[in-house]
Amino acid sequence: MAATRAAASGAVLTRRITFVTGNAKKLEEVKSILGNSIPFQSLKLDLPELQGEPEEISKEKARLAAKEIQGPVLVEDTCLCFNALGGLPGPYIKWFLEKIGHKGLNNLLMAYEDKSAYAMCVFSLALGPNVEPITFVGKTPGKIVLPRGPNDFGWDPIFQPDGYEQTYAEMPKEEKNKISHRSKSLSLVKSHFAETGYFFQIDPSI
Ligand SMILES: O=P(O)(O)OP(=O)(O)OP(=O)(O)OC[C@H]1O[C@@H](n2cnc3c(O)ncnc32)[C@H](O)[C@@H]1O
Ligand SMILES: [Mg+2]
Repeated sequence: MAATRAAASGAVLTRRITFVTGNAKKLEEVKSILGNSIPFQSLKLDLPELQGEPEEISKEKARLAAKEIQGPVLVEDTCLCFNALGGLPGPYIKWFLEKIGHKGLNNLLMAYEDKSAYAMCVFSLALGPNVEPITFVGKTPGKIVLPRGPNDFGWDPIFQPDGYEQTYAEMPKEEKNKISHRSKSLSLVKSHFAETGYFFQIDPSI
């Protein structure tokens, strides 16, 4: 089923974009950052955790998701990169967090004076199963600190963005969403839609 049609002023998208994620907290942030700017729906799908370079992981995730739903998709992969460790844990942060927690992540940097890190979000947009995905990278620099603030989203309690006294977890959500890796990446997604002249004419029958 075609998701796009050619039109003089740009491509017409006849289906909403499906944001595919298994992470409810990501979805909450994406909803609040995108608002009504891009028509999308969400689908909870646990895609395989891939290995490799962040942009390749995100692209492959988009290919898998587009194949699975046979339509236009947006996916994202998040990394937490420690400068002293050459960017690791990076895309493997999910497993590190699960296995060693906030304290263990701090301990990884014990031997280093450099506690700087950056949060990175790589969104990939695939307009269909046979269309090469495009990636959008957003980064927020900061440092790794002992956990502070509510423990309701991943590594938020141990990441303190540069220029702030609060960790992501301590900040009001609206504040995090103004400066986060996710909002930077999504603002590139929005610009892409604006620049390419895509417009949505949702066909309710599909
Ligand atoms: O289904 P997907 O979208 O892949 O969701 P996921 O939870 O598997 O997410 P990732 O593969 O991108 O792994 C990133 C890890 O970082 C966590 N994470 C993602 N964004 C975060 C943020 O803004 N703040 C704190 N933790 C975050 C997330 O909970 C995971 O443990
Ligand atoms: Mg994942």
